[in-house]
Amino acid sequence: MEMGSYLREIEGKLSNDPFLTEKISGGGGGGGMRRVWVPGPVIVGAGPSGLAAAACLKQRGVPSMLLERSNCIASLWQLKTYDRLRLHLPKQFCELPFMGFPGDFPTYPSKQQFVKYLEDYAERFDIRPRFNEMVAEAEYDRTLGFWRVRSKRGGCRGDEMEYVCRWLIVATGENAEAVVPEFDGMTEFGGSIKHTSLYKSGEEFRGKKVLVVGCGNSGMEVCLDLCEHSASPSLVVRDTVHVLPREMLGRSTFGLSMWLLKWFPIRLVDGFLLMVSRLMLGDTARFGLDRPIMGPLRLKNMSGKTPVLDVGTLAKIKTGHIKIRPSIKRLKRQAVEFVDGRIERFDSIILATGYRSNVPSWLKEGEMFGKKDGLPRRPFPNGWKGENGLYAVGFTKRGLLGASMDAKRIAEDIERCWKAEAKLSTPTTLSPPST
Ligand SMILES: Cc1cc2nc3c(=O)[nH]c(=O)nc-3n(C[C@H](O)[C@H](O)[C@H](O)COP(=O)(O)OP(=O)(O)OC[C@H]3O[C@@H](n4cnc5c(N)ncnc54)[C@H](O)[C@@H]3O)c2cc1C
Ligand SMILES: NC(=O)C1=CN([C@@H]2O[C@H](COP(=O)(O)OP(=O)(O)OC[C@H]3O[C@@H](n4cnc5c(N)ncnc54)[C@H](OP(=O)(O)O)[C@@H]3O)[C@@H](O)[C@H]2O)C=CC1
Ligand SMILES: O=C(O)C(=O)Cc1c[nH]c2ccccc12
Repeated sequence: MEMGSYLREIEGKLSNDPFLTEKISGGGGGGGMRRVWVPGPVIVGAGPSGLAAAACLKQRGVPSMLLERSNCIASLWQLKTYDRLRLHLPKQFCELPFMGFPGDFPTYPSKQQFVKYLEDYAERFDIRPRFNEMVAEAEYDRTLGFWRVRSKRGGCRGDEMEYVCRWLIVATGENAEAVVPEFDGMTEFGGSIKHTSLYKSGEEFRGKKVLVVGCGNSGMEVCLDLCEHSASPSLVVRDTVHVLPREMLGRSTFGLSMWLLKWFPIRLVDGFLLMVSRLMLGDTARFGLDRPIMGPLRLKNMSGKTPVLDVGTLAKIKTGHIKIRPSIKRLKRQAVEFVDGRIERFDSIILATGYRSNVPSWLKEGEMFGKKDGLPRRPFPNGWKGENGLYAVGFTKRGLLGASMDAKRIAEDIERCWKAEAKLSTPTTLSPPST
């Protein structure tokens, strides 16, 4: 049969059996490959971005299929974050489309509350991801005009699936994999070394000397948590950093900034934020935290580097409970040598060195995503759409609010094609027999 008519037949069948499944290889005992024809988009990743995209599509009558490598929704939040985590931005800046946070949630919801919100969100829009499906490869088949998305199913050894769809939505996130740097002498070091994605609380570090590497929001808060569990943390700061209080003048720093940006140019708002921070926190350079030359909001816009929102760490740095150290030169059996020549004993090292996208490892595509950073090449707000029905949600470096914006745009765009195609296929699938 000619390929075009084969596909039309398949599409006709799909209107009756939404997920037409064929077994295309392998025997009875597992290790086979199944192919599923998906009528709507396939969404890779069931974090907040994937959920938001699925909900926006559903609201417009477009069904979708979510594939998630882990065994739950929002795996970053449920499995890879520390116990004391709360949203840093007030809840109204973190809601997904069509559903606000409950009124009885605090301004900065805890991680448990945020996860509960996401679970309620999935239930409200009847979003049921396929769990334990790790997408290992996705490629656009030019002759077919469809995306082929291959996933490996955890649990069932060697079981593989191939999803065939017109639209592919990448929702694997900016934080898909932990960044783990290499240091000379790393294998020699006798204590534990772990990334913040595995850190839960300071409990296991009671009385220990701990070196935290990296001073983003994670590293700063982990240091505070260690202090509160009677450990002695030191923090490696290799570069400049903006630290702002989470709140100023009785309002959230983030909310205040957004409001000021409506009226004033960004340089003026940055000047204001730095002035108030100076009054509230003092001169951070005196404690070893030099500020970048560019202001915090301009830096965030140009490079994506998020200012640290301080929740109490700076006070501990001032009192000397947290010590600031320069870059690591090498690790020794029970000690760390820094670039300034100091050698100091440590029991453990925590890598708060951030995350990266994993898109280049599975998406076979040359245009939309950068090969190195795995982020869309086109700058915000234009990174959400690629060629041949390829989309990206949640790669804006603008947190949950950015993800919601992407999700709405993508759903609007796909709905247009979906309706146009429904019209085209109406005569063959729905017209009554002519008499
Ligand atoms: C500690 C921390 C705190 C944060 N706090 C805030 C905040 O207060 N406010 C804010 O706006 N933003 C915050 N962020 C930013 C964060 O990016 C968002 O909160 C949000 O989690 C992003 O959602 P996402 O769906 O894009 O990515 P993720 O939440 O990372 O979800 C991506 C999903 O894709 C899955 N996946 C990845 N690769 C594959 C694959 N190959 N196949 C199948 N599935 C795959 C993952 O398992 C994961 O479940 C925070 C981030 C971190 C790390
Ligand atoms: N409550 C909340 O809302 C929280 C939000 N977050 C968010 O989660 C995301 C991830 O944050 P985070 O995990 O802190 O990661 P980040 O990428 O923000 O920070 C990583 C830090 O590690 C440093 N670093 C990387 N490699 C090395 C190295 N080899 N030696 C020394 N330092 C190194 C980086 O320095 P350099 O700048 O020099 O590269 C940077 O300061 C961010 O968007 C953040 O805002 C995180 C925690 C809490
Ligand atoms: O995703 C992040 O980096 C956040 O933690 C949320 C965030 C988005 N834009 C910001 C600007 C200033 C401080 C925090 C954020």
